[in-house]
Amino acid sequence: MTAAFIHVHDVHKSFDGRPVLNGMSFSVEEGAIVGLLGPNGCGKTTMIRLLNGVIEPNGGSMTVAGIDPQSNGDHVRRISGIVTEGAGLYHDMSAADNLKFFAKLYQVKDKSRIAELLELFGLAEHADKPAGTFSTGMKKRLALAKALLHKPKLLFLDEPTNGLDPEGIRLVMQYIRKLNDREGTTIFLCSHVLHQIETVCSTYIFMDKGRTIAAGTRSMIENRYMKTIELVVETGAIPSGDQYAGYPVKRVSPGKLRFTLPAKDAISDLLRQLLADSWVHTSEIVNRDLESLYFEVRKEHA
Ligand SMILES: Nc1ncnc2c1ncn2[C@@H]1O[C@H](COP(=O)(O)OP(=O)(O)OP(=O)(O)O)[C@@H](O)[C@H]1O
Repeated sequence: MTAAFIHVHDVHKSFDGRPVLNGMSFSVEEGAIVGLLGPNGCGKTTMIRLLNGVIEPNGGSMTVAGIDPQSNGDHVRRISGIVTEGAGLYHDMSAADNLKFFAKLYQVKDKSRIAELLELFGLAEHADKPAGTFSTGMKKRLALAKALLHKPKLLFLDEPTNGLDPEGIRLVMQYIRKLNDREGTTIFLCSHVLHQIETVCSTYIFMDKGRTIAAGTRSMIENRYMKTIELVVETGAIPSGDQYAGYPVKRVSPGKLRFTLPAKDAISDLLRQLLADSWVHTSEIVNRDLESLYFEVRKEHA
């Protein structure tokens, strides 16, 4: 079993006496892509800033790669990269000069790294233009390049696709996957765009009101929270009432029925009975997307 790479135990944080984190606890394994999910203002960015050692908790303990970010924030920042809304770029400086400045700060020795990242994020031909003249998407890509200069073991991404066009979103998502696959980089990301992050995350932390309400791999959370299977079947069968073969059913559109099943095991049984009565063209589970899971978790902790 892999040791926890990020460990957070009973962390509290208040701003001006107002509690924001109320005993947050979770752990993340090395090499995971973890999504931190929760409504606006629940404390996601605050959690990232605490892990990055730029603010201090009022209580609890944290380690990142065995390092305490509170007492050793510089060390955490040397092994991690961060992309936040503000991006932290110098707007008067060109893209290349921004990267040169941060490369020096991070003591990056590899001279080709800047050109490589400018190329990778489609900024090579804009290298000499001031970052302040860039579009939101270009700034975001430059911020990513900056965060990756020193090949961090851990990458914090706060809303990494905000303001990006569809091509930019695809580029960033592909890059996240590639970075994790090839370099084993642990990626800790916050996003509200659930259909985007479910294509990359292996584990999730659901939080609300400054606390973890659920955490684990996708299948662990599904097994715990998804009480029913919603199955839409394209079929010629016509139910006589609101039950078919003992399962609740609704007509979605002509030739499409939606069944509520107690478990996946019931699918074969249902399909056998439908096929005995009529034809079946397709069947699809429609409540296993991250958005459905998100609302199930939140419903149970409301
Ligand atoms: N420096 C600060 N001073 C005072 N209050 C703060 C500070 N930073 C964050 N807060 C407050 O803490 C709460 C949590 O903010 P945070 O940015 O962590 O939430 P979030 O979950 O990231 O929200 P969002 O989804 O909108 O990005 C908010 O009410 C915010 O106003």
